[in-house]
Amino acid sequence: MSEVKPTGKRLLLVAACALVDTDRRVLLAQRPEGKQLAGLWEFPGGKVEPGETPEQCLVRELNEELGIETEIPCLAPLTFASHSYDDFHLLMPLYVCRRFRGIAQPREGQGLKWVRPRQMRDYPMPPADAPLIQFLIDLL
Ligand SMILES: Nc1nc2c([nH]c(=O)n2[C@H]2C[C@H](O)[C@@H](COP(=O)(O)OP(=O)(O)OP(=O)(O)O)O2)c(=O)[nH]1
Repeated sequence: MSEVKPTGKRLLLVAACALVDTDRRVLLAQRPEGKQLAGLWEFPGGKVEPGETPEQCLVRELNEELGIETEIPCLAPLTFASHSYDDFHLLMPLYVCRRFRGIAQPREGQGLKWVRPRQMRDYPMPPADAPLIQFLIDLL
């Protein structure tokens, strides 16, 4: 076996959530202009802050970004992304949430769209996300 060289990249932990509605559609959010990967459609979520668990991070982010309220037991782990960007390596657990309160609002000016998993490939997503789509197709 060949030797595996460390990349030297920092590992970034981001928690992401597939919010699923009663029609089995998943909420995608469009990254705003000015941010890295602007214009691409992503799962709501964000960086896990020091001292926070991924689940606590998601409960916080869903509320901050979308005005959605949920609880930790309503977050079911589905899969994860592990992807190297130029300046960091992303480790991103993806949770599924079907039990939440509120109507998703674009609190950070982001575009929002409820999308059937089979249509997700029509929405340009960050490269880390592409392998996650099939898990949602299989689940939903
Ligand atoms: N939330 C989310 N982030 C994703 C996805 N796919 C993907 O590569 N990412 C990347 C984009 C960012 O580099 C990072 C998420 O960071 P973030 O949303 O908290 O931070 P940001 O880049 O918006 O910057 P900041 O202003 O919050 O610091 O993970 C995804 O599906 N959802």
